[in-house]
Formats: sequence, structure tokens, C-alpha cells
Amino acid sequence: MFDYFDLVKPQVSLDNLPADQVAIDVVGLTLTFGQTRALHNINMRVPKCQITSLIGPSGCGKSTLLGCFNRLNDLTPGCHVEGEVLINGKNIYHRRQDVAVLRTQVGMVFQRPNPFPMSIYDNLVYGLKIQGIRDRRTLDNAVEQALIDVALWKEVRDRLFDSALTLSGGQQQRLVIARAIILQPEILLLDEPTSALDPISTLTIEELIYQLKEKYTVLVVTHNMQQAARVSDFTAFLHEGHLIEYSDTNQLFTRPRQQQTEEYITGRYG
Ligand SMILES: Nc1ncnc2c1ncn2[C@@H]1O[C@H](COP(=O)(O)OP(=O)(O)OP(=O)(O)O)[C@@H](O)[C@H]1O
Repeated sequence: MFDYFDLVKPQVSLDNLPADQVAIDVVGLTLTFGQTRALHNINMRVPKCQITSLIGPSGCGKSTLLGCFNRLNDLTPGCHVEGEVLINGKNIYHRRQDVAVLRTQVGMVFQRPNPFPMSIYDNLVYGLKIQGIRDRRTLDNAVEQALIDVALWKEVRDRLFDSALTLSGGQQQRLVIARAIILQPEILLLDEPTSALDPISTLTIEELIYQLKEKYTVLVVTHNMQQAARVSDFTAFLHEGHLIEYSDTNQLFTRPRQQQTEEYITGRYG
């Protein structure tokens, strides 16, 4: 079942990534919260339809960096961003960027499953209805496909109109991922998506993340280095707001280039 545990070498190389394979291009990104500088001059190119993990000790800036990719930080008063984040060649921090559109293009899932207190079906069609889609057959088909994509269809097809809150934690997290992908985003941001789940649900979500890369670019923040090693093609190690090392996952965990990376992955700090 989990044959992906044998680290598969990614098909693409970060060193000579063709422009059409870049999902996110981060250029000189610096972010401050008031007087606190959370990110220092980050430069990285995230490959399309691959899984990239962000790892590092608590407070190193992982969630802040992830939140830059759908401008979640805009919601924090006193937050100031310099540099650029380019998606499809366009700087998402440009003043003309429509943030609502960006957030359908770049979906986000948080640590704790957060279904809305409504039925499974209504959770899924919520965003589509906001987009003005009302046709029942279109909605039904989208619901079915999203649930198939997150391997939840068989479990819930007979109870679509039950409250989403009756699902288990792992099922709720898969539902929330389905709620993001039903809007057909290009990029999925997962902020510690399994840290509130039991080991079996964690493995189910990890397998799902692995399958999602067929259609989506996935970024995952994780505290769990085994998880990063298991699921991701590329890994970025951050420390005190600096991007210390960013390479293919195999290399980062077996032949880190930087001493700080080695100290972190061997458990000497963090
Ligand atoms: N809303 C905020 N206001 C002020 N400072 C913040 C805010 N959010 C984060 N920070 C600061 O930015 C830095 C990076 O925080 P961030 O949450 O990104 O780290 P992290 O690596 O995700 O940590 P953890 O693994 O503990 O979740 C920290 O110094 C944190 O205190």
C-alpha cells in the first residue's frame, strides 16, 4: 500500500527548472510583523505538480511563508511584505490582484479539520454557490468527483446530507481537502494537515497528499521529518526566517549541504 515510502527521485531538478514547470516563484520575499522580521529575503521556485515540504524548528517562519502564497498574512494588522511571489508569472502582491480569486486558485487546509456546521454536501458546494453555480447536476457531479479525489466517496455517498460534524477527524480533514479542490485550485497549501489526527488517519492523508500531485502543486508544512521524507519530492528547511537549504528531499535528508540542516535533521536542535 505505502510503496511511496521508498523515496522516489523527483523527475525534475530545481537547478534547471523550465519556466513552464514553475508553480510559484518567490523573489526576495521579506515579511515583517511590526518590528518582528519573520522572513528574510526568501528566494525559491516551487515546481508544478510536485510535493514540497517546509520544515524547521518552531517559530522559523514555515506557516508565515505558506500563508504568503495565498496572502493569508494580509489579515494580520502591521504585516508588511517586500519582494514578489509570482504565480503564472504574475506578482500576487500586486495592488490589482483580486485576493478572493487568488484564494480559489490557491486553496488552504489547516491543522485542525474545520468543516462548516452544515451537511457534507453543503460544505462542498459552498464555494461553488458563491461563484454563482446553481445547476443541481453540475453541483452533484462536482461533489462526487471531489469526494472520489479524496477517497471519501464510498464512505459518505449514502449520507451526503448528514452533518459534516458527524465525520471522524480524518474524514473531516479529507472533506476539507475536497472542499478546497472542488474549486479546482492550481495549488494546495496544507499547514500541518495531520498533526491533529491519529496514526491511521495520518497515513490515509499522507497517501492522499501523494496522489493529489497528479493534479495539483502541493505545499505542506510539517513538524514531522519522517512525514516530509515520506511524502515530499522537495524539502525546504527554514531557520529563524531564513531559507537555509532547499533541495530534493532525498538529498536534504541523506546528504544535506548545510551544517544547520544536518544538525536539525539529526535532532541536535529544534
Ligand atoms: N500574527 C502575528 N503577529 C506577530 N508575529 C507573528 C504572527 N504570526 C507569526 N509571528 C511571528 O513570526 C515568526 C514565524 O512564525 P510562524 O508561525 O510562521 O512559525 P512556524 O515555523 O510556522 O512555527 P510553528 O512550527 O511553531 O507553527 C515567529 O517569530 C512568530 O512569533
